[in-house]
Amino acid sequence: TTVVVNGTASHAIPSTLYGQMFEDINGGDGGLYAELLQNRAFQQVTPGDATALYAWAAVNGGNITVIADSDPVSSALPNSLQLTIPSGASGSVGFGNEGYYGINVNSSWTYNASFYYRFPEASDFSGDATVALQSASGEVYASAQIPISGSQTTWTQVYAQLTPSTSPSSTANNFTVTFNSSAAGNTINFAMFSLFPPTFKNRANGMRIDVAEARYIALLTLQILLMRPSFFRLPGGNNLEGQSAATRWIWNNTVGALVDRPGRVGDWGYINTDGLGLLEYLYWCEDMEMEPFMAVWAGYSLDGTSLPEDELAPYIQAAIDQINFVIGDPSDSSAAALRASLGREEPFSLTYVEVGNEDFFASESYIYRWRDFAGNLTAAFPQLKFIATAYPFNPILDPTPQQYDNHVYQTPDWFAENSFYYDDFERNGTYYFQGEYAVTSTNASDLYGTTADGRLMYPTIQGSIGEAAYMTGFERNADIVFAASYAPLLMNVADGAYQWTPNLVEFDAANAYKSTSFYVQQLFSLNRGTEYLPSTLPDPSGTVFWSVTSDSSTLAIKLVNYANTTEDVTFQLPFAVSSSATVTVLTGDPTASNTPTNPNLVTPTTTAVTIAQAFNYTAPAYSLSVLNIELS
Ligand SMILES: [NH3+][C@H]1C[C@H](O)[C@@H](O)[C@@H]1CO
Repeated sequence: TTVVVNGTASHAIPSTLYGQMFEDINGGDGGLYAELLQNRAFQQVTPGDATALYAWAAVNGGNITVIADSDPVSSALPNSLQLTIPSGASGSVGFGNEGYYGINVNSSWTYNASFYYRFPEASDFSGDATVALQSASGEVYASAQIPISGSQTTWTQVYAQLTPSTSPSSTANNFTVTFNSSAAGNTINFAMFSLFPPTFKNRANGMRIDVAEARYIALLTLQILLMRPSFFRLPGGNNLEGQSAATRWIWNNTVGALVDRPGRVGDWGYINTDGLGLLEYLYWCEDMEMEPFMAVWAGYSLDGTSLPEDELAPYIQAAIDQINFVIGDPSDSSAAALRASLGREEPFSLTYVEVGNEDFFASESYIYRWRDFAGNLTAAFPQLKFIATAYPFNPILDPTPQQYDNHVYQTPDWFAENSFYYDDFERNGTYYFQGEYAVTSTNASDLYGTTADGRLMYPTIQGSIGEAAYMTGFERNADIVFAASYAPLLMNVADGAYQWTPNLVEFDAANAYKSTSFYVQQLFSLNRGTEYLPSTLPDPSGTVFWSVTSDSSTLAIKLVNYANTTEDVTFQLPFAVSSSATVTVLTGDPTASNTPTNPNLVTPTTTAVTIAQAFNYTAPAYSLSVLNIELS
């Protein structure tokens, strides 16, 4: 294969080309969101139902139940945990929380614990609650005393800090609240527990982060940061839509004090705390230097219901308020004034707003839903760009969408065979966001089936190299492809903790794991360049694909070999180059995956390579090679 590279750029590489899609699937609560206690506020559960206490358990005979409190801690949180310490109790009696499939106890972290309590009946009790981090077998790693008074019959919030004495390797740990025998016979109501480790940039109610010391596994945020994503799509994906209009994602239920957030039954089979809410997302984007690609609910829910046109007005207003919460002026928008009241006077940056999600499932109603949402939102915010989520030009929409969000989940071969997917798109002023894409299965007739039927549990080299082939098409067509993101982003690998595979970054309570597809995303994102240099076109039905981009000082050649044999490529560059270059290669057995038990089975390797204006390079089988060439 000979690749002649043209010295004149054909188009810019948009700064937004590579980013991340996020929704609470497999890993918002208990993952990116740093809260360590699962079911911390008994949101959306049925009092008295055995499942209402999920993730909680009695300690030494504490008698616990979830009640509909006669005097709830807030209107958003009607349920409380009621503890009765049996008379005659001895030892430490109370309850504990198992976390999200474990709690990482780390001796270099200070944990912030808090809860609300009240005595439903005044009592003369005065003593301490002991909060602790302890192993499943009762080894106490950290504990603190919180004074509790039986005269406290109204809700009060109490706090404690926990600094573990050691860092056990096991995450099978619990957060416990116990009382000694002096509390025997008392009944106490509790609400809105919270236990936070240090967070990214120390944001209150923030994101999970590893600690600076190298000795700790980089956790989710650093994994995500290592890709330097330029945008973050939120809050979904399916999780925006609700199984019904009533259970859709409602922006204003996700902002304000945690005690005022009701949570919701998410679209992935579990309750969302909504502690990771719109303001947390916006701070996260700002801290990570990402643009939010924010979605607004557009009248369609996953039970297949589209609201009739004459019922859309309140939801269009809600979308206007949601956008004003992000960019509005506090002096003329109550939603923006709410933002200011929460400590953020100045607006956030926002350019793209997506209207719904995968509305190709409801194309007919999208004709009027898009017309009314995009029509009104464009009038209210002419500076914003609105993304349509039906198939491009099918149906015809008015106003004409300037952006569409395409999604594709397919086999490795499909991705390798479709790298020219965007080459034939009309250049008619329409721009495309490949908002979701991933190899999900090796079985073209069962893309979303079981692993026994071809579904991938984790990305594989074959799948990731197929994705890389497809991604060379994003760069060749970056004059109309402005953004692309693999989906989904995160997966808690604990049994029962995930709803979708494969995912880009896997994690458990103490570690994060980079998949082979993460490395492909990272290599493209970190070497995206600022302009595209045309070159000999690959054979669309071949197995070798490439993309050449440059920025002011370097040339980046991404070379993908999807074949199971090496490929010799001759490059003819348009200008003299210094002889020193590096090549970073990701390659391995096509079925190889990085897994929690073998997290670094396949990692990129970078080596020096001697080149000249014309040079040969042999691409390994199933490989992505990124050559970085200094322009002399
Ligand atoms: N079915 C996918 C499409 C939807 O938008 C996402 O929520 C799902 C997982 O990425």
